[in-house]
Amino acid sequence: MSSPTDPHAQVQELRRQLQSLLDAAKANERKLDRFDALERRLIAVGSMEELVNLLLVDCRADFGLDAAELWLLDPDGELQRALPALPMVRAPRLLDSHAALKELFGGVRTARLVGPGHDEALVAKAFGAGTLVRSAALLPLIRQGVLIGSLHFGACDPERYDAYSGTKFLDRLSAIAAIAIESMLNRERLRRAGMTDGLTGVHNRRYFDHRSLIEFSQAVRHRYPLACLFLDIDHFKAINDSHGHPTGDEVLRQVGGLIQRSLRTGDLAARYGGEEFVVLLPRTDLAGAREVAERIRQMVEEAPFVTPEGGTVSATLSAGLAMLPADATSFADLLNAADRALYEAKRAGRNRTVADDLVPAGS
Ligand SMILES: Nc1nc2c(ncn2[C@@H]2O[C@H](COP(=O)(O)OP(=O)(O)OP(=O)(O)O)[C@@H](O)[C@H]2O)c(=O)[nH]1
Repeated sequence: MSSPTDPHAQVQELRRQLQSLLDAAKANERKLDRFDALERRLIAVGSMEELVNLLLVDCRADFGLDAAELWLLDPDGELQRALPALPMVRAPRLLDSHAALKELFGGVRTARLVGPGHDEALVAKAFGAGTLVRSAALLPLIRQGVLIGSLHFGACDPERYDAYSGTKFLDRLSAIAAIAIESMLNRERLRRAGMTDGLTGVHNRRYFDHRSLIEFSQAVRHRYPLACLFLDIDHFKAINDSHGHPTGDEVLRQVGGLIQRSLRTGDLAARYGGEEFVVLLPRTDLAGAREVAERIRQMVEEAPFVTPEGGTVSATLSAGLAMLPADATSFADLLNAADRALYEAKRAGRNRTVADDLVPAGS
């Protein structure tokens, strides 16, 4: 048996301590490498869905987590409108107010490590009632001093995250995730602004020119009917002249909204020029297209358009309707036919729908 002063035993003990320090250093280095790799990927992501998948799916696998959640503040419903179109394996939870974030973080603006005991209610809030998560890191996502969301990493192991562990890596990760999210949102906003008419909120001419070519080639290839409507507000100059330009703008904005709300998913509405809108209706026959045009025309005729001063004005519009001709060689053939029909509607007295009389495809 060796005595406490046995030099051999002391060396053994020192070796053991050294080995355990080396192991800890190696584990830390691996952790640092994982965080470093994640940060690099966060900075390089190219789309919102890639970013969400990285935070919710890849992080979970890379860090051996049992759960990961992302909450994003979305008071204007901007993300709610944008996200369904994105191919995401898991979607973030969208919050319409700060209330839920306040419950998690109160006034704290750094990572919060929560485990069994008095934090159980917080874990249930962060991962949902009945969760198997027993300890978690709740990371506030902050941009320019404002809480914009939170990222939650959870483990079934109650000791994975404890209140005494350091949060330096996690704080750094949440700061970088917040920057990546904000820059992705800005990029999305810019992308949409480039496709949308600023006054009416419907698509702009540039986007229409691009999409119409796709719709045209799809309709030709798959041999389905494609209808086109030109909608032009009647005597719009007179509305501007008698009520002022701001009222004219407001009428345009509301007509844009009425048109948009009258369409199905897959239909396309755009502001074509000043007071002229164009609508494309794929897989719609002449009767269906006439019904849509008439519905919009009647809604405009009946609508009291609210002016910026709080009064109301009325307006009407004329609609020209055409079906993609069976022998069409370009999309311009369809546009020209709808434009001709619109001219006829104006000539015949306005506030009406006129269909171009060429023999349409698929009718
Ligand atoms: N307020 C407002 N007016 C616009 C805008 N763009 C175009 N306009 C005006 O729309 C008017 C269009 O007038 P016209 O092309 O003569 O047509 P109209 O008065 O609607 O007559 P018809 O189409 O023949 O029924 C012009 O006075 C333009 O200045 C806009 O963004 N806002």
